[in-house]
This record gives sequence, structure tokens and C-alpha cells, in this order.
Amino acid sequence: MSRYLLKKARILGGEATDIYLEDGRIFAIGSDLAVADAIAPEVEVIDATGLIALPGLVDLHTHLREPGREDAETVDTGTQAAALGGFTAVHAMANTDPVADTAGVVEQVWRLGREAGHCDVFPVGAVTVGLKGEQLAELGAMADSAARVRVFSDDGKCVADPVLMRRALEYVKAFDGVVAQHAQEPRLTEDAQMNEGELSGRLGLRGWPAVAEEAIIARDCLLAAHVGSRLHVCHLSTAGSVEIVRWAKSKGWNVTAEACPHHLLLTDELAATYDPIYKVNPPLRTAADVEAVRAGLADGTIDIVATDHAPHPHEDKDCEWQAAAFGMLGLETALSIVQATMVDTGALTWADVAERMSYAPARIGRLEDHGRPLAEGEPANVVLYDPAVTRTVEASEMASLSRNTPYAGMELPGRVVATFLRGRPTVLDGKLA
Ligand SMILES: NC(=O)N[C@@H](CC(=O)O)C(=O)O
Ligand SMILES: [Zn+2]
Ligand SMILES: [Zn+2]
Repeated sequence: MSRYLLKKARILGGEATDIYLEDGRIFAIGSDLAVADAIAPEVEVIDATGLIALPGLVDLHTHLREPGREDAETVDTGTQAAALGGFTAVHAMANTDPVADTAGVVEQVWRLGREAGHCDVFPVGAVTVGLKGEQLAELGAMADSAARVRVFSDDGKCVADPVLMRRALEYVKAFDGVVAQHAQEPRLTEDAQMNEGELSGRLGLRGWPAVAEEAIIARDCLLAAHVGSRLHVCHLSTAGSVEIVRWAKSKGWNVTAEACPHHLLLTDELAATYDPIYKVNPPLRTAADVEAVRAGLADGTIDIVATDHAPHPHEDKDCEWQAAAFGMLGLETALSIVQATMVDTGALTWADVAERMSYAPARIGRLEDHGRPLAEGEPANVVLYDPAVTRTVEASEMASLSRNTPYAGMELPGRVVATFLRGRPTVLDGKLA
């Protein structure tokens, strides 16, 4: 049994206090907690002076690649990256090979997560068979499986057919599920390579227009309202998308949205390097879009930050732009990017970060033991974070099997010092425990 006493941690950035973890729970919180002599030898004391304690982070959008692309990532390596990033739960996207469109595949991914033990893995179920967008997958069987799927997505592909989207939204109501849409109108984005604008013309790369994202988001908000169901918008990236979600929320519709760290920091100007490390879907947008996404995250229009951690092996990224795969790593740098773009700029407090990166994603995914406040009796899912240090990102030091981080060589603020999953450390001293 592990017992940990975290001395002088600042819960959500507040006053320093002690947190005692025992039996997988937060057993006590208070100043100068003393340990009874009888159990003292069994208690590990961690000096958390200057560290911020946050609830274990929850990612609603992670690509773990297993089964099928174990050359890019495995459940084991991807959840190591998650733990190092401060996550205690991740939702694993369904675009694997085979696709996670049956109870059998989601149970396999869920079981691999338990065996690896670095963080809890909640599989996302595909909306349509094989992500083909033709026929609904067995949503009910995935919901009833041991994996208890609540989030359904064809991510990587858009559920473009409005009739199928409507049926999926209707179907998931039966088990309080949510459809997470990758909003990309396919005809408007054929062979699209980067954000459509003056720059895409100059670079000679086919453009991915904002309207292709916004049209699907608007349609899906209307559909969700029409059938009274729950919609989640994946990786929203444009100013117009923020406005549409703000409008849908003002109507009282059950719509939530996520933004990715890279859409809070990076812009389409980076495509001028022709370095596919910056190739991602949806694409990096303009500085005005980044501003609008930050504002939407600050005012709560955008509910959560999700990483869209999308590992790719070097042969799929180290090639010319047009041939390269879309996607970038995210788990090990997410909290630092959020600190740099949202906290250090005064747009969010650490309590807001807990909401956007733990409580809200857990609520959307209907998780019970994650996204809970740091309070006595709650599950001991805790991250200790040092906001005062800076580090230079080294791709070669990442736990992920892939190396496609756009932040290599950048100085970022903050470092995850420790992560606890049900009272057991998965990370200590910034290294896997
Ligand atoms: N985001 C990406 O650029 N790529 C994702 C798919 C996706 O999230 O749409 C992937 O699976 O590689
Ligand atoms: Zn996507
Ligand atoms: Zn994705």
C-alpha cells in the first residue's frame, strides 16, 4: 500500500497546504499534517514547496495507434507520455487498424490500458463501421461493453452525411453518450494541405477553408438541438467556429467544444517553412484565429483543452509537405503550452485550468473517478506541477514512440514533477515512477 504526504503544495495555485494520500484516496488536507509514529516508516514525504497541485488531467482526444500502428505509438508508450504530461485519464481515438467500431476492439484497448497502468484509458467508439461514413457502428454494444464507451467519433474523418449524423445523435441518447465530430466538409477540403488564405496561394499549397469547418459545426449544432442530444466539437480552430459555438450555447443547446494547444500558439505562417512538422488537421490558422480561440477558451465558450496527440513515425513526416501525414504530438507539452498561452498571459487561473483540463473533459466523457476536486475522500488522482522552471523541449527525450513535436528546441515554462493515479505515483521527479 502506498502512502504519500505532499508537503506545502498549492492546491489550484492557492495557499500552501499538506495533502496526505492513502488507500488510493485523498485522506487528509491541512497545514502541517503529522504522521502517526506507527505508520511513519511507510509514508513517503514529498517536499512540494512551490508546486501547484491540480486534479489529474483528462484528455478527451488522444491517438494511441494500437492496434495496427504500433510503429507510431502503443497504448503503453502513449500512456507513459500521458502520465509525464500530468494526465491520469485519456480517451483513445477510434481510428486504429482495425477501427474501434466493435465491443471487441474497445475492450481490447481498455484492457491494454489497464495492463500498462500508467493512466486510465477510455476508448472512443467509432460512429460508423470502418470510419467509412456509410453505416452506424454497434454503438450500443460498445456502450454496454466492459469499456463503457460514452464518446463516439469518426475522428480523422468527418461524419459528413447529415442523416447518419442525426441518427448517431439520436442513438447515443439512450446511454447518455456524446458524438464528437471532426468538423471537415469533405468536398470543400479535397486534397487540402494548409489553411486557405493569401499564404496558401503564395506557397502553392491547396487551401483548407475556415468555412469547411464552420459549416459542419453549424449544421451539427442545429441537428443536436433538433434531436435534443449531446454534441462535442473536436479541435475547433477558427474565429467563426468560436462564434457559432457561442451562439449555440446562448440558445441553451447541449454543445461542448475543445481547442488544442497547437491552435493556441502556432499560426499558418509556419507552413512557409514547408516543414511537415507543422502539418496538422485542422490546419494551423491565422493569428486572428489564435486570438479568437484563446478568447473562447477564456470565456468558457470552448469548454476544454484536448491534445489531439497524433504520433506519426518519421517516414510519414520526414518527406515533402504534400506526402506527409497530418498530426503532431501533444501529451507531454500540453500543460506547458496552456501555461504559456493562457495562464502567464492572465487569461486563465490555475482553477480555470483544472476546469478546462480535468473537470470538464471528465464530465463530457461521463467519467466517475476522474475530474474530481482535490478534497478529502476523493480519488487520489493528483499532479504536482512546477510553473517556475523553464525547459527546452527535446524530442529524443519523449516517452512517445514518435518524434513529431513542433516544439523541439523551444523553451517552455513549467514541468510536471509528479503524477498520482489512485494514490500510486506514475511519475516522480519528472520521470516515470
Ligand atoms: N489531427 C491530425 O492531424 N491527425 C489525426 C486525425 C485527426 O485528429 O483528425 C491523426 O490520427 O493523425
Ligand atoms: Zn480530427
Ligand atoms: Zn484527432
